Formats: sequence, structure tokens, C-alpha cells
Amino acid sequence: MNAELLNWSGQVFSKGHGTGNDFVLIADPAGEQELSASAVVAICDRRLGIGADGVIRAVKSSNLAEGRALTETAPEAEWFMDYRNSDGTIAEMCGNGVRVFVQFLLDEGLISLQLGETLPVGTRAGVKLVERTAQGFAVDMGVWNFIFPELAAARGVDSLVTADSLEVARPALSISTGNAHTVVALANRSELDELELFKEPIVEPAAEHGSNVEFALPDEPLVSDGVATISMRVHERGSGETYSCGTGACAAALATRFWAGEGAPNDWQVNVPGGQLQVTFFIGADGKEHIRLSGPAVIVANGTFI
Ligand SMILES: N[C@@H](CCC[C@H](N)C(=O)O)C(=O)O
Repeated sequence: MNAELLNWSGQVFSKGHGTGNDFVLIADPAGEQELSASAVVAICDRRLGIGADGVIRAVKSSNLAEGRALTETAPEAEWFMDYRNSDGTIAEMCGNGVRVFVQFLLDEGLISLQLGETLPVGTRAGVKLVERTAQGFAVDMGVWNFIFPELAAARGVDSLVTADSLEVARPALSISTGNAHTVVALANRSELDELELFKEPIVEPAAEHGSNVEFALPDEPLVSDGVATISMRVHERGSGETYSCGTGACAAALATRFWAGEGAPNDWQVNVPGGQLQVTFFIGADGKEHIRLSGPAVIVANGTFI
């Protein structure tokens, strides 16, 4: 037994996923559980631990410094999603994780939320509004921005991405949807299927703290019945290739809409190895464009560290 896991003896957890992006979830309302990087690595180890793309700790916002900072402006965000990548690094936001987080709070009896009701959730990328829907949850992910706006405006791309299976470096566009993403458009299905993502793709120039890299393939035709569809695979910063990335699906839809030009729709379906996500762009009450991400959230098991 890994010594890190012994420290967790008696702690209960749940295992869940959103379109195959999987997490170990822990309730720690009082913020008493120390979540070291090495403990996260041990928990996420798929052979020696439980196995997951990340760990999510549910803490009352008032019991965490980052949460307290948020509640000064948004006191309604009672719960904070403390998200960690499988390599132990901290990430600002997780689009799949936030849906699974709310399902976990519901299953644990920590909140009540009827269909159509919305829960404000504190994250390191601000407060996200999570609505319970018949299919799972729909999240107002807030506003987005280009990471290198001058380059994006001048050239439509801002960096080059090198991945093992691609013979030449590909032009890409970097977008923040709360966390950093770099999106590459692929030419055909075999490029997507044969993509080699064991090694981290190289992005030049890189975003300040690195980025998640999405490889997107537009459907042909891109738009059908007013909805644009793309397929995507992702190499996540701090977790490697995953079956899905919610914030990444938003970035891939945004980049493809940008490249498609005027007239591209605001409703997108993003097919990922673990399922399907819906992304919609809309104008929020603040007059700015927001992203709405919808998809399922599934808890598959509850357990106890021994
Ligand atoms: N899988 C998540 C994103 C998790 C964080 C990411 N790896 C990062 O470091 O930014 C999602 O569904 O958005």
C-alpha cells in the first residue's frame, strides 16, 4: 500500500465521470483534509490507486482561502470545487468536473436542487451557475478570451503544435475558457483516429502556465439543422489524454466557429471519445458573450480508503 494512501484510511469517496472524464470525489465541508500533490498522484494511479483523471474536493467556500475571496462578491456560492489534475497540479476549472461535483453534492445529501434550478459553484475561475436538466447539467461557463488576442486578430492562429503522429507542426489558436486551451484543426478522420497522444504535444509559443491541447475535426458538412458538429480528442495539461474535456470542448467549438467565419451557428455538438457535449454561445445579463456547456454526470461507485 502506498504510504500516501494510508493517510487517507477511513476517508469515504465517490468515483464519477462526465463523458468518460473521471474523478475521485471527496466531501470535506470544513476544509480539514490535506490534499497534497503526492496524495492526488497516488489516488489517481490507475494500477496502484483508485484511478482517475483528477481529484475533486467539495469544500464550503467559507473554509478555503480561495473560496472566501470569492464569497466577498458572490456569497451565494456556498460550495467550492477544489479541482486537482492527476499529476497533483491545481487547475482553475473543469467543465466535466463541475457537473459531476453537483451530482455528488446531491447524492451526498449536501444540497437539494430540483430540475430547472441552478446552483452557484465557486471555482478558481469564478462562480459558475450549474442548472439541473433532464439530461444532466447545463453550466454557464462565463465569458471567454483569446490568450494571444493580437495574433488571433492578425492571423487567425497564434501558435504551432507538434504532436507525435502529425508529420508537420500545425497552426493553432489559444483560448481561455477559465483555463488555457490550444486548439488544432485536423484535416480528416484518420488524422484524428491515429493521433498519438501519449506524449505531451509541444505548443510554441506556449501560454504562461501551459495549456490543454484539443485536436478538432469539423463534420462534413459542419452545420446540419442549425447545429455545428465537431469531433475532438484532447491532451490535458496535468492529466494526459482523457476521454473528454468540458472546457476544451468549449474552446474547440469557439476556435472552429472563429475559423468558420460569419454565419457560423451558436449551437454546437462536440463528440469526444467518452460521449457528446453540447456547447451554446449566448449573450449574458452582463451584455457579454457567455458559454453554456451541457452534458451528463454519472456517479459510478462509493467507497472507503482502507
Ligand atoms: N477535464 C477538465 C479540465 C481539467 C483541468 C485541465 N487539465 C487544466 O489543467 O486546465 C474539463 O472537463 O474541463
